[in-house]
Amino acid sequence: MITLGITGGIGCGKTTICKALRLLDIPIFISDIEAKKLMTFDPIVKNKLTSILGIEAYQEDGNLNKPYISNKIFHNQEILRKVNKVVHHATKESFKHWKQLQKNSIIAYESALLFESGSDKLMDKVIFIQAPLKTRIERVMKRDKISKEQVQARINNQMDEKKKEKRADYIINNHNQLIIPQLLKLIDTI
Ligand SMILES: CC(C)(COP(=O)(O)OP(=O)(O)OC[C@H]1O[C@@H](n2cnc3c(N)ncnc32)[C@H](O)[C@@H]1O)[C@@H](O)C(=O)NCCC(=O)NCCS
Ligand SMILES: Nc1ncnc2c1ncn2[C@@H]1O[C@H](COP(=O)(O)OP(=O)(O)OP(=O)(O)O)[C@@H](O)[C@H]1O
Repeated sequence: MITLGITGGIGCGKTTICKALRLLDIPIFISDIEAKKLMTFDPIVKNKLTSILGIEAYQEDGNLNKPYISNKIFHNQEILRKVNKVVHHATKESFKHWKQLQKNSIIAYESALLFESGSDKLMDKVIFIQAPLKTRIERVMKRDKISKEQVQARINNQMDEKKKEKRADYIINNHNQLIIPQLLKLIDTI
């Protein structure tokens, strides 16, 4: 079994590429969805987060208070580091369990923070999704209805794009080339 790590900067098109991979019957673990599930429902993770972020991290109905958490973590490195430690560890453990249940010869793991979280060590090959910064910022502003400054605050907390690209095994262009032909070629190579 080959595990592909899918990563790239905010708004590069990871989710979009994963939709295409799914069409090609590749099972994908979306780390962000799993992280939110763990943050919302896992009592151990919830306890740890409440002690780091305060009870305001959760709404009255138990859902995550996303604006509050974003504001806390994207403006305080120490809090971000602590939250990352809890969430990334739990997410990686959950991935290992999910992987054991898979039967396909190729599986994938999508994460914006593949290198930052150390999850790249669990991958056989890493695919970097590439799109220019200006395009990515515009896409995220449109998708999430947030300001340029809010997108920039997230980018400021992520590893430099060029470093990620250098560490990747393959690059998918998601700004001026068709996705599916690139993915088919890549899978064929693998
Ligand atoms: C702050 C939260 C609540 C914002 O949720 P929301 O649904 O509004 O945004 P989303 O999760 O899609 O994040 C948008 C983008 O922000 C960036 N981002 C998210 N978390 C982080 C982080 N810990 N460090 C740097 N960038 C991050 C990523 O590029 C991500 O794709 C959420 O991102 C969160 O809980 N992050 C901390 C936990 C974490 O690291 N999750 C990432 C998955 S392993
Ligand atoms: N090739 C493309 N052409 C035009 N729009 C695109 C393309 N790829 C992605 N998009 C759009 O750009 C936005 C960001 O893409 P997507 O959500 O896939 O990125 P992401 O890398 O998963 O983002 P994040 O890091 O925030 O999780 C989405 O609204 C998506 O529909």
